[in-house]
Amino acid sequence: MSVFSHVEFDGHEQVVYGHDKASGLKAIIAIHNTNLGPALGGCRMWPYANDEQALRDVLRLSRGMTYKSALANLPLGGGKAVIIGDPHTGKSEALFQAMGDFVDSLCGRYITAADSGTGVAEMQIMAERSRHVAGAGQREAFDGGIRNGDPSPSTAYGVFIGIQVAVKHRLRRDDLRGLKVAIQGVGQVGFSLARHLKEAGAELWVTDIVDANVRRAVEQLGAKAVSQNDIYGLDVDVFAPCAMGGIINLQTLEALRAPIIAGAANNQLADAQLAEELVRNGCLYAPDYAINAGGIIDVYFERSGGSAAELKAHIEGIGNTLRQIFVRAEQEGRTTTAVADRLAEERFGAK
Ligand SMILES: NC(=O)C1=CN([C@@H]2O[C@H](COP(=O)(O)OP(=O)(O)OC[C@H]3O[C@@H](n4cnc5c(N)ncnc54)[C@H](O)[C@@H]3O)[C@@H](O)[C@H]2O)C=CC1
Ligand SMILES: O=C(O)CCC(=O)C(=O)O
Repeated sequence: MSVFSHVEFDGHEQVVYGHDKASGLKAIIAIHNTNLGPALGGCRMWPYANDEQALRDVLRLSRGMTYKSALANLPLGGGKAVIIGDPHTGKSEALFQAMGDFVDSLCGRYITAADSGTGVAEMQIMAERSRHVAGAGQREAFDGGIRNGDPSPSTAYGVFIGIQVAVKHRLRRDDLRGLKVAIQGVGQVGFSLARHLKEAGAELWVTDIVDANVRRAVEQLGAKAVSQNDIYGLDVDVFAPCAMGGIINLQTLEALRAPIIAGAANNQLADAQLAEELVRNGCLYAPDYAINAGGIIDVYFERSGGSAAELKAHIEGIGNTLRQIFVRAEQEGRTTTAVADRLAEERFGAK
């Protein structure tokens, strides 16, 4: 398995493999670009079928973080970590201690945080071994009070703001009452997004591979449960992918009917060219790395200081960025991803 000639390599600065025999840790940290600052990005735990899948995922995720932080106007570079393992059965204190040591070995060039399969509990273990861990402490909440360091409510709030902007742009509607939204994955971010949408009067359809997560959305928010396959073909206004990447592909494109795709999942397009297909289908796509920046903004504020009100305002800036992307894409006849890439590259100085 080659790294330098890997199709997703994209000039990464550093790719490091970590192994700890005692705990069974097998992990990869990828640092894409540090032009704007240290690489910051979450640590995903997933039962990858093989090392190649893990490498591909971490390279794509880490590149995405460079673009995300640049678009969100943060002085951060892009990086990400993956742990090869099942988050439901494979977690142990020793595993995350070893992961903390692995993160620490990079001396702050990479700062880690939560992602799919990890959360505050794992960040707390890693933070005992390294100071380059975010999301392990307590914070002032937007609506008063104290909350833990979980960035997913901020990610969900940013996606909610982004959906409002997309609805205004594509459907010319100012409010979300009666808006039909299909959410794929009602975990940390998806459930929190569902709550915002419900409060705004939207009607929800949800799916998840974990039945308990579906039940929670049905029981607490009155969402309608659908099967994993049926989520794509629903006659809804917005499809919100909040699970894993690569879910917009040639097969799902055939089924998708929503005029808007706007959700939290990283790397939603299996292939960059699919952005053109979405335009041909009349679908407005909110680039994932633009709309899901709430988490990285949250983590940045945790490390740099700043009030909950300032954090909220910065997250709301995602709305302006998306508006600019949508308008430019329409005026220039380009895809939203082409416009977003260009904007980000101007900021981080891609060659
Ligand atoms: N947590 C955060 O603050 C941020 C998360 N993201 C991205 O958003 C996505 C969701 O993140 P989290 O909510 O933190 O993860 P999570 O693991 O809490 O939630 C993901 C949910 O999707 C479900 N799922 C997985 N595969 C599925 C499938 N094929 N069909 C339906 N459901 C499926 C899982 O069972 C889980 O409930 C990930 O792609 C993550 O990288 C992006 C930015 C920040
Ligand atoms: O949400 C986080 O924990 C940090 C940011 C990140 O990893 C992401 O946006 O994918």
